[in-house]
Amino acid sequence: MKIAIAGAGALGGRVGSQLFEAGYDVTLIDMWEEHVNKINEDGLEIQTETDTYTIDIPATLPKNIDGTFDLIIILTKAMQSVEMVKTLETQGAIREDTALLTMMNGLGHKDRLKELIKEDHIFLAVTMWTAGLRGPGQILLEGSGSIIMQRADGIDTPLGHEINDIFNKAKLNSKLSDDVFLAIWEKVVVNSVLNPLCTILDKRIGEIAAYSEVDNMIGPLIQEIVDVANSRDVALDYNKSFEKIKASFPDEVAGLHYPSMHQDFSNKRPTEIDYLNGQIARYGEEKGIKTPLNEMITHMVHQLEMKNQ
Ligand SMILES: NC(=O)C1=CN([C@@H]2O[C@H](COP(=O)(O)OP(=O)(O)OC[C@H]3O[C@@H](n4cnc5c(N)ncnc54)[C@H](OP(=O)(O)O)[C@@H]3O)[C@@H](O)[C@H]2O)C=CC1
Ligand SMILES: CC(C)(CO)C(=O)C(=O)O
Repeated sequence: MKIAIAGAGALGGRVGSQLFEAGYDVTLIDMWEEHVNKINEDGLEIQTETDTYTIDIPATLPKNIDGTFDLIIILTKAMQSVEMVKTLETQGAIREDTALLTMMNGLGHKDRLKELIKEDHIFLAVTMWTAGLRGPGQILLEGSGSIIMQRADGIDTPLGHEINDIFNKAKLNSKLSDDVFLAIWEKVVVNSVLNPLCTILDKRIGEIAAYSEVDNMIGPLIQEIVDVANSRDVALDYNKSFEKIKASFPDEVAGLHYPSMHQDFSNKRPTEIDYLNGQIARYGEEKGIKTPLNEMITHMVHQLEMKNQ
């Protein structure tokens, strides 16, 4: 199977390199020219907890793509995905039977991709893997993770099993789900609480957790997200969501981390707020559910982003 990783930053680098090291035909596609050139000239440098090494994985700018792919894994930031898919179409990289799989954080990916690709060719995935980008051509891979995936229309097909097997051969610890939307919302609730709060307050996750009133602070925000998810027939549970967020508090889990939104803001890059709290507020409005906390948080992060413009 010919696989492309469209958006080969930190996580795209992880997924792409693990597939490549498992023996698959993988091409990294990215719009960051310096990154692509460095990978092609010196290889992709991978730093793990124990080792630093390079792999000779091919990388290309979208405009230089040559040929088509059987599977394209979209791992741009959420706001870049539509532009990336349109460019791949223009470049002729997507055939009638090409499968597109998104593993990005946030909400609404199926609806956006459905405008461009037939639903029965779209796979939705959510991942607990993490990765860091240390510079052009250099990624940092620590910890362990997993993937949960399902075809966007919910239908179980041999191709779904094939992709799942490929991920497992690459040690990506993947499972086929019969309710990927619940898995997506279970991650979204964590990201929509911790990411903007740490960004607005300029704190690590553990510093938010150390506040004696933290439960009272985040409880109403979690409730708004649960209400919106439930209105869309997603069985997100309030107590389970609370526990999942609190499970990340200890230093040995994620307490010492600044969430990815904080990192994006610090690196003067746009955040994914519109695909987290912003999208929750829009879904709430569609169903007549008030989401003042999500709206306020979205405005606050946009105000912060203005500082970087
Ligand atoms: N990293 C992680 O641990 C996890 C990430 N995710 C999700 O995966 C998706 C991809 O995230 P992630 O891999 O972290 O994103 P990155 O920021 O590492 O990379 C995304 C893209 O941003 C651009 N970019 C990044 N840094 C620079 C830079 N310094 N200069 C120029 N361009 C740069 C590159 O493309 P371009 O030049 O085209 O902008 C790159 O492909 C997101 O939806 C994220 O939420 C999900 C779970 C964990
Ligand atoms: C570490 C964690 C869970 C914080 O929400 C995360 O997913 C991120 O940084 O985006």
